[in-house]
Amino acid sequence: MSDEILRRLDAVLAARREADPESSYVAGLHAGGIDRILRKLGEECTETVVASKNGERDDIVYETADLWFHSLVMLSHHGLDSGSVLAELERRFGLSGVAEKAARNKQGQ
Ligand SMILES: N=c1c2ncn([C@@H]3O[C@H](COP(=O)(O)OP(=O)(O)OP(=O)(O)O)[C@@H](O)[C@H]3O)c2ncn1[C@@H]1O[C@H](COP(=O)(O)O)[C@@H](O)[C@H]1O
Repeated sequence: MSDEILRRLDAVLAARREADPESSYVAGLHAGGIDRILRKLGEECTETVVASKNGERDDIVYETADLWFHSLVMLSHHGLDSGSVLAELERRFGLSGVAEKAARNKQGQ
């Protein structure tokens, strides 16, 4: 997934916090509060685990997309977005030294 789609989804999800719950699935989740969002996130987590156990590749991808999507809704509810998580992953990647090694390899050092 490119981070462009994450940024676009972040913007839509933020706008849905103020939207009419009748007209939007995401607005309905926000209207139900954090408990509704977390219940859905838990369901998606379980569905992803089941898909992984079954090993059907299309199902694994589909359920993981649902899981990521509902994680983004949860972040949005707290006024956060994918950028915060990507920055944390980038920080860890930098800490591991993998990024530096990859850059050195690319330069042929
Ligand atoms: N990417 C998604 C997306 N992924 C999953 N879902 C919804 O997440 C739910 C997944 O729940 P389940 O797998 O349990 O299926 P379900 O039984 O139909 O769901 P429930 O009725 O039990 O909630 C389904 O209702 C899906 O439609 C999504 N709903 C919306 N988006 C995007 O979010 C944006 C805003 O959506 P709206 O708020 O609907 O305008 C749009 O750009 C959409 O493309």
